Amino acid sequence: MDISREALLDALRAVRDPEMRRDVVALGMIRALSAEGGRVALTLNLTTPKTPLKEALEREVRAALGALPGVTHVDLSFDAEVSASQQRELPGIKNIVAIGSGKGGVGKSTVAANLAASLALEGAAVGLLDADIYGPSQAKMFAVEGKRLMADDEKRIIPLRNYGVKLISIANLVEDGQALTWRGPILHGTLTQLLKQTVWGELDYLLVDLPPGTGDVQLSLSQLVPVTGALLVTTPQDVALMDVRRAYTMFRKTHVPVLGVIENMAYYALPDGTRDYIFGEGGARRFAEAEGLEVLGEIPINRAVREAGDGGAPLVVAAPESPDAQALRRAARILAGQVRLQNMMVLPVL
Ligand SMILES: Nc1ncnc2c1ncn2[C@@H]1O[C@H](COP(=O)(O)OP(=O)(O)OP(=O)(O)O)[C@@H](O)[C@H]1O
Repeated sequence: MDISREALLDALRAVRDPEMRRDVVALGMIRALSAEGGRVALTLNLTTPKTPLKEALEREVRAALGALPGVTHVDLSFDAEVSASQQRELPGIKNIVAIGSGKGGVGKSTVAANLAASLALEGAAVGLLDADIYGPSQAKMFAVEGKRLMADDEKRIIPLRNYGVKLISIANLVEDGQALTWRGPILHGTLTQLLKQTVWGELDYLLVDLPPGTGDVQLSLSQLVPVTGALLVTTPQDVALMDVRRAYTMFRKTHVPVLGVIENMAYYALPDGTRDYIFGEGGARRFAEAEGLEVLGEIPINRAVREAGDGGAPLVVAAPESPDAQALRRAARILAGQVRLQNMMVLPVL
């Protein structure tokens, strides 16, 4: 007798993605599930092609199904697919993810650079648009500072590229500091150009590094394109948290789902293995819990993070196996998972 689909799914519900803290059925990862006699076949659909969790998931899926009475063989294959936002204004771009903060200087751009490079390391096609008019720093972190942008035959901008990330910064278009004085319409026009008249090609994720706060760029972005979701970067101090709450409210008002929070400069790791919570402890977590948001990561303050960025390579590229790079790469995988969940949530009911 064939084993019922429900029994198989029940067994699979015991397998959790350790980073998403949800099971593989809830995450929509189970495809082509079938059973014939004691032979079960299924495909596990990964969120990013090169995830290091693949082996662990394989072991757990085999163990969970193998423990079912009657199962003699598990035929498991993998595929990977980045889900796309249901609403797409730019057909080649599956997801636009905004990265915002309340206060300036909390490390939003550094986090955005590391997330973009991490997603590329995970095998995704990634673009990064630096729309931070107050401090466009992505060109420096990707070592493409001062490089001139080229246009194609149709006068569309060809993005720069490094570490597997296609990149355009507002700094590539204008003289240093010029964009600071821009207001609504000009910002809107420039953002339109960067989003819509750029040869992005096929992208799984376009990350947009926003200016801090709740200004014109944020509003323009939400008016110009459907944004899959926003990520908030904060430090643990009360002042930063007060401002991030404002940014959170703005995203909600403009109907941009908030995918989670990253606490940057969360602590300083002392040589004896203890942590010094320089800016206070657990602030982002308390904010996230109060709002029902995920914390994607708690990134320590560490000289290596700054030095890598200043040196023209995000830490995940400069020292991919270092503990802080691992924390950033993990945050990127959880972000990919949150995008997946968000896209599942807004699936139209058939
Ligand atoms: N975790 C960290 N450890 C050490 N230094 C960091 C960390 N995160 C960011 N920095 C450093 O802090 C400074 C500010 O970071 P960054 O420019 O990314 O902040 P931002 O929030 O994007 O700022 P702005 O609002 O000006 O755009 C940079 O010099 C950066 O290298």
